[in-house]
This record gives sequence, C-alpha cells and structure tokens, in this order.
Amino acid sequence: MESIWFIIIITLSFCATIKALINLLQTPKKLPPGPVSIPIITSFQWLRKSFADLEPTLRNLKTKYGPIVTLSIGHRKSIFITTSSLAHQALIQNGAIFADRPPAPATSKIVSSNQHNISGASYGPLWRLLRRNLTMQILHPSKIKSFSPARNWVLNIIKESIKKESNSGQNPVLVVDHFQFGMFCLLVFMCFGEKLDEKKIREVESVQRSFLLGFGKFQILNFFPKFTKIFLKKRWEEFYKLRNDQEKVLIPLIRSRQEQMKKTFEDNEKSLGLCYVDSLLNIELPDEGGRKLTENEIVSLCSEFLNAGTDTTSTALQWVMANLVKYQEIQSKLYDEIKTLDSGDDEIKEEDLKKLPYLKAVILEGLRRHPPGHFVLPHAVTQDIGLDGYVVPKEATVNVMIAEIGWDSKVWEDPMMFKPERFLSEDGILNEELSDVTGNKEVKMIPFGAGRRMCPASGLAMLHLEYFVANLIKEFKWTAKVGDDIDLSEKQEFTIVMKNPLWAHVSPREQDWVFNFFSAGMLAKLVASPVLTLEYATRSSLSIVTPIVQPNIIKGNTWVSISVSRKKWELHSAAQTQIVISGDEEKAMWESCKQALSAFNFNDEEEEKILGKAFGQLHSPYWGEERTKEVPKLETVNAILDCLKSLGLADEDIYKLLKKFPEVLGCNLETELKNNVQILEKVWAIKGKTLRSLLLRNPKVLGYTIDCKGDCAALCTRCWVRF
Ligand code: HEM
Repeated sequence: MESIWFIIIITLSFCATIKALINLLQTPKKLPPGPVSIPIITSFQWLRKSFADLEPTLRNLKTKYGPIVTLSIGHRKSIFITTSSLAHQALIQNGAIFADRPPAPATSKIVSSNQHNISGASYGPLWRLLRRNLTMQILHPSKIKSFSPARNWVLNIIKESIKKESNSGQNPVLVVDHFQFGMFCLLVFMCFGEKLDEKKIREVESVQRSFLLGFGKFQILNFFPKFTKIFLKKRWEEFYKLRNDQEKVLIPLIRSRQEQMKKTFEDNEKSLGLCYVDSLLNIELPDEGGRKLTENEIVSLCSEFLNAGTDTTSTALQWVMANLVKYQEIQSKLYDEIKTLDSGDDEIKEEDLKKLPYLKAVILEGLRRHPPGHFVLPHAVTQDIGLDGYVVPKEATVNVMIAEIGWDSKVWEDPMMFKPERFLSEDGILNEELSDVTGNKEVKMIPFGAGRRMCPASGLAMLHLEYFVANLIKEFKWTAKVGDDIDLSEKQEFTIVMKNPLWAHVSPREQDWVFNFFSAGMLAKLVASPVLTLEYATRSSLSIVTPIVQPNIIKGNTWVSISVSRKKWELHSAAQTQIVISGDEEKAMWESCKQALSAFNFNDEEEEKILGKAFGQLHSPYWGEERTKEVPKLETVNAILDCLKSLGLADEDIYKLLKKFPEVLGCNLETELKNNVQILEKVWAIKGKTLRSLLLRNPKVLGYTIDCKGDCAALCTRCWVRF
C-alpha cells in the first residue's frame, strides 16, 4: 500500500511541477511571498496538519516574509493575512471582493449539500437569501428576545446539573460538559421549536459532535478524492455513516415540526413560536424555479446552526470560566459588580446585563485572549486584487489570523495577559473603540471575523456569554481543585479548546455570602469561645473548602480554612416521602393552608411541596431528622405569612422567598423568625429595604440558629457555622 501511494504521489508531483512551470511562464502574478514548495508533496504535508499546527509556522513565516504569506495547501494557493491593518483593507475596504468562499472540498460538499448552507455558499443570491433568512427570522432583536424564557430554562438545567455533579460543592466538576449540553438544549430548542427530553437532546449532541471531532480525521479524504475513495475506503464509509446517523436523528425532528405546523394551520390554532426549521421550510429558491429546500439541505442548514451556535459558545464559556477560576481577584470583582444589581431575583435578567460593564470587559477579554476560532473560515476573492503590493488571485484561498490580530503587542499592552480592565476607562466605563468587535472602523480584535462574512450571530453569542457567565458567577463561587494551577494550554478540536479541560469546585454562593455576612461580627464571639485561640484573622483569609466540620483551625497567625457544609436546599432536590394526612379534619386543615398559599399564585403541586417541606411531611435536608410530621393549623401559616408581610415583602417577594425556603412556614414565629429579625435589625442594623434584599437573597437567615457561638461543633443543621 505504501509503495502504491509513493508512486502516485511522485507521478502527480511530476505532472503538477510541469503545470506549475507552464503557469509561471504564462502569468506574471506577484503572489505574496512564502516558502518554496514542491508541488503535491508540500501540499500533502500541509494538508495533514491542523490549523493549530499551522499557526506557529505562520508566525515564523510572518517574521521572515512580512504580514502576508502564501502557502501551497491542497490544490490551491493559500494566502494568510496576519495583521489588523491588512485584515481591514481586505475584509472591510474591499469587503465585496473578499466575501467569496472557495469551492468546497469533497467531504464539505456532502456535509453542506453542495454548499447550500450559509458558511459554505459562494458570495451570491443563495448566500444572501440564506443569511437574510437567519438574521431576520431568528437573529432579529425581537426574535432573540422571544427566546429569553428558553435561556432561563437552560440556565436552570446547567445550574441543576452542576449542583448534582458537585454534590453541592463537595466534588470537582468537569465544567465544559455542562456548558456543551446546556448550549445544545438551547440551540436545539431554537432550531426545532421544542423542549426535547434529555435523551433526544443527547442524541443530537452525539451526532453533531461526532462530526466536529472527526473534522481533522476526514481532511485527508479531500486529497485527490478519486484515489482516497479507493485507498481509504474504510474512512469514507465511516464518514458516510456519520452523515447517515445525522440524517436519522435530524430528519424526524424536521418532519415532526412540519406536521405540527400543518396541524396548527388546519386547526386554525394560535401559531407556534417561530423556530429555525419553520423558516427553512418556508424558503423558496427564486433562482431555481422557486423550489423549496430539500430535506438534505435543511439537515445541512440545521447542522450548521447547531454546530456554529454550540461549540463556539461553550468553548468561549470554558475559557472565560477558566480565567475566572485562575484569577480569583477578577472573579471577586465581577461578583461585586453583580451584587450591585441587588434585584433580589434568583436570576440576572437580560435587560440588566447592560448595567454590568466589567462583565462585558471580562467576556471581551475572554474572546480576545482565547478566540474559539484562531482563523476565519476560508475566504476567496471574486476577482484578482492587489493587497500590500501583491496580487491575491481569484483561484487562491484567503485566510485571516484572528488570534494573532488579538495578540498584537502593537495594539494590546501585555497581550498574553488576561486583563479585563484594558477595556474600561479609569471610572469603569467601557471603551467604545476597543470593545468594537466588528472591525468596521478599525480592526483591533475580530473574534467573529469582519466584513460581509462576519458571524451573523455575534450579538446572540455575546448575549449568551454575558447571561450565562453573570448568572453562574452570581449563583456559585468557582475555585480550582486543590493543587490545580489551571493550565491554559490549547488544543485544536473544531474550535481551539483547553488542552486540559477545566475542573473546578463550584459551591453555592449563598453559604459564602452568609459566611461573609456573619464572619465579621461573629469573630468577636469566636474569640470569646473557650475552644478557640485567635491571633489574627482577616475576612479574605477565610476560605470555605471541605465539608468536615472544624471551625477553629489556626496556623501561626493566619487562618487556614474554616470548613463548612456545602448543603444548599432546594425545593425539588431532596428525596421525597409521602404526605400523611389522616381523617377529614386534618384534610380540611391541610386544604385551608394550601388555600392561604394560593393567594401567592402557587399551583397545587407547589403548595403541597411547600407545606410538605415546612411541616416534615416531605424530606428536607434543612430539618434533617429533627422535624416531626405535622398538619399545620391555618393560624400558624397565616401568622408566619403576616410576619413576612410586616417586613415589607410584597406578594411576589413572598412567592420567591417561599420557593427558596419553604421551611420558613414551619419555623417558630417567636423564637426564630421574630427573634432573628430583631437581631438583624438591632445588632446588624439591617432593616427596611436592606432587610428585604437580604431576605430575598438568603431567606434561610430567618431560620438560622443565629446566636450560636460557634462552639457547638455545628452539629445542628441550622447553625450559621455550617453555611
Ligand atoms: C462565541 C460564539 C461565536 C464565535 C466566536 C463565532 C465566530 C465566527 C467566525 C470567526 C466566523 C467566520 C467569519 C468569516 O469567515 O469571516 C463565523 C461565521 C458564522 N457563524 Fe459564528 N460564531 C459564534 C457563534 C455563532 C452562533 C451562535 C451562530 C448561529 C446561531 C453562528 C453562526 C455563524 C454562521 C452561519 C457563520 C457563517 C457566516 C457566513 O459565511 O456568511 N455563530 N462565526
């Protein structure tokens, strides 16, 4: 086999060398400089390299040949633009000429249904139609807004799956898996208009990711496909199988949506919210007799949508979080900014993101320092054109080095450092010029490309990054695994990912907050405690690490750690037991209590759960084993609700509070609720609006054993020391 390949390559090289010599004599085009290449052999060598391998070579060639370099890769000349000024000249000043795509290699032709997708289509009417469809039907700001509940749904999926894997902060979490799955949930919903169950979403994720991860492996098939079809038959079969698997998963989803649309139309029902597939089913191609897209073309377009929207975003999310774990001071600064919103809501709303300039700076810095794609997709020119004194010919492929541009030390000070502050003025205002990622005026960083082929979803991608990072930082504190230094080395997959994926300890903030809140005042009490010898302590030197209860570790004159339980109690998280109600009288009492709750807009199931958890009928880690089952009296429930109202909480506040901390209804009104409020007001001077925000943020404060001196070894589940 080896010798046959050798003969083929030598023969082809010989023919190509002759052809190249003839071309050289015929056309006096001055191509940008580059290393000498032996036809076929050099092409073959380059083809076997990934873009990540190419990057360091190109950097060296840039030093030798200047900012624009030619290589012979595959059948075409490849021209690489390495600087921001040339990128601007090409992609912006000569935007229309540089907006074409080269002919697709054999494997891409199959995946893209012969370049009938947005990223592969030539610059012309088909591309315009498909791109306009995506931007108008899905990426228009009003459409993006309509997917806001879906983003909230996905946020909760990510939060819950992280909590589950981390066992409320005790175990380290492989972060990227959660981001990838979350982004698939979201993009699958935007694509097919349905919240599919986990199994189905995993199926879609699996077929799509197999393609992405096989991207490099199948490149070789494009080197004289007629030959590879004979000599690499198995690999071709593997490739076709992947495409078949993809069709098997995506086509039923497309058909199901088509059926639903038909039914909605026939039954004259209210129309379904528009999704990407709906828009594709409606497209007619005017240049092809007004025909509709084929099923295969729709599969290709959905696949493009899913890949473009999931892998890029989850990769960027991982890089940003890795830096926030590595540089704790940046994470703290971001969390401080988030706390200024003080909305009392569980979630940071999308409309509030614009109030967070530091967040935006963190995301921009993530995209500059770690752009998911280090190159734009291959471009081509519609006609020969001069650039920097050379000719870029029509038959060449053109590429732009995104990462290299973002790391240019002439534009960015200390370019390899992660410094979000570089995007802000001294008074914390975002620098408009630096944070412009379109490159329209001037190219400084272009993580989404620039010009006519620039990513059409940059706005959506920024929203996804800001929304998920803000909410995940609000909800959790992210720290490195003990002894882990966070390795920021890169590896090429479809995007440039972390070579060693991020593992992090992710613990609920609530405990962190309570700890900080009480630590200052309680330290005084701790000093007085007979079991402690405290010589020196600062708030920042306290860290929460493991679940072993050991409140008094002192080494030399520095606090090493205070270990606390990482339990965070959720309405839905605990194993449930049966609600036991005996007799008509108890049933009536139970129903009347539910009635009292219905005033706050709970549904029947939520009312059952709240009362069940508050009165020991359903398992709640808050009580542990200590709560006996009880059917409450209406007066007991009403008294607690009245007390909450008297604290200035509106009905919506009480709704949120009870969702977070249903057990409050089962707390003792005098010794717990009122007593704790009194301590908060008198000792901590927390009252009025501040008290309201505190209660919304951390309602469990109403049930804590608040005056514990911390010398009880924290056996009681409600001791502040445990949070
Ligand atoms: C952090 C997230 C993202 C990054 C960094 C990113 C980056 C890019 C880049 C560098 C290009 C190539 C530009 C060029 O060839 O000049 C591109 C193209 C594209 N992106 Fe994105 N992208 C992201 C998210 C998305 C999302 C969420 C979608 C869709 C839902 C999307 C859809 C596309 C499409 C369709 C193209 C092809 C455009 C064309 O050829 O006209 N991208 N993106």
